[in-house]
Amino acid sequence: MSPKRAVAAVAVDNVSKTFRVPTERVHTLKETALHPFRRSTYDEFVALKDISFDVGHGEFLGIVGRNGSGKSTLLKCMAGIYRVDTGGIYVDGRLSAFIELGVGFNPDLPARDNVLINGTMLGLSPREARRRYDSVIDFAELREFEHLKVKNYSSGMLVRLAFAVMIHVDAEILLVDEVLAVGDAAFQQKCFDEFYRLRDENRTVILVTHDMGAVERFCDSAVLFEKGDMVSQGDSHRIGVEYLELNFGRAPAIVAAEAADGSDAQRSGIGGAEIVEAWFEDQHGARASNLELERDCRFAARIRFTAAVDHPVFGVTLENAAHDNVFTASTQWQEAETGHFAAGEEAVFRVQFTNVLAPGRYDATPSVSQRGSGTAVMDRRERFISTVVSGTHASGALLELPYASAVERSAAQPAAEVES
Ligand SMILES: Nc1ncnc2c1ncn2[C@@H]1O[C@H](COP(=O)(O)OP(=O)(O)OP(=O)(O)O)[C@@H](O)[C@H]1O
Repeated sequence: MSPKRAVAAVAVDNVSKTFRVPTERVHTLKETALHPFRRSTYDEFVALKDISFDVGHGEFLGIVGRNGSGKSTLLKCMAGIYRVDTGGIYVDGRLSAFIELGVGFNPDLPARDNVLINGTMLGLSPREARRRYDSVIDFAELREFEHLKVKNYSSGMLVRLAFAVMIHVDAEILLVDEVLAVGDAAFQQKCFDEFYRLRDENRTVILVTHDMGAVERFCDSAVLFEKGDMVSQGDSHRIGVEYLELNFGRAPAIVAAEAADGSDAQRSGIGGAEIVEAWFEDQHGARASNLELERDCRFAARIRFTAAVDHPVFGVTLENAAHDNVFTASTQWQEAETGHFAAGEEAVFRVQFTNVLAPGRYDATPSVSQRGSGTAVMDRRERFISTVVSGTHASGALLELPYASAVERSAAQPAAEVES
């Protein structure tokens, strides 16, 4: 083992993995007898392409990427479930994995037997495994189901049991695949508490998740996978932002161009003005396809008048992916006197705001109306352009408002003074 290998907890060295997926199979004895020389044919699918990176001792690494990008395959290679085709994976320390629901459990045995078997397989002595059993079953909150065969467990119960075993075997390196995706909110909070503990104890953790909030909160660094390639590596915040951009697409500008052709956007209005184009600007005033959370930004639209109009009303509405109206701005409430525009003249309407929108995709619907009437819309372009808000501390709320919190210790009331 080279000195480099000795310092890393896990070293992934030029790893490639290809799956052979059968296209035609000989299933029965009869088919074999009828076609003795027919060969099975396969398609090859490259799930991991020449991947290399190191995970240091005590590092908390996030592995992120879209569905099917190769994350779980890599974790299974690390855990020794899959053999790599080329390259090697070097592990320095005792490893415990939470990888796939039910893997490692015997479905016909109750929780108790499974916990004891798994505990010993993961390096505990039988005595130590028995000693820790109560703690495992209590952590999993499955005491009343301890005698039930695990094949009758729900997926959430299986996750709780597997996670509880994993964190009770004192492994130095933990591989955790999507534990946050299953399980209720209370269990998620328990996982978070454990992640904090593991981080404080300087354990090496490799976490596969789609939750960028968790990546930013726990991971020292992260790697981004796309179609079997490791496309980026580095600071967890930056990788989280890159993942969101990859996920939601980086092409809202293209959406706008298509809409401007009249191909996509729904349009309504009585005429007299046309919304020609719209875009978003970042805090420096440059056109931007993605907006960063908590920064100042602007929505802008260029309008061409085809008739003379006095004090037109400009407005825009932003909708999130669930079509909730999260923000509406209008000159009607801000500056009623927008001026006189002759036919052929153009105007640019801008709305500046601090971006407190939760990370995700937003569609903008701009409109221009005649003054004094809520209904005389001259042009309105439904979901004309979209933008992606990137930022990783997603609380799950619609908005990420800046806030301050405080906790004050209040003096305890002496018992004698409490009136009954
Ligand atoms: N045993 C297998 N046989 C054939 N193909 C497989 C096998 N396991 C994985 N694959 C394929 O390899 C690719 C990567 O799968 P993998 O499960 O590693 O993705 P992932 O990044 O973990 O995705 P997700 O986020 O959906 O969990 C997928 O296209 C998948 O279909």
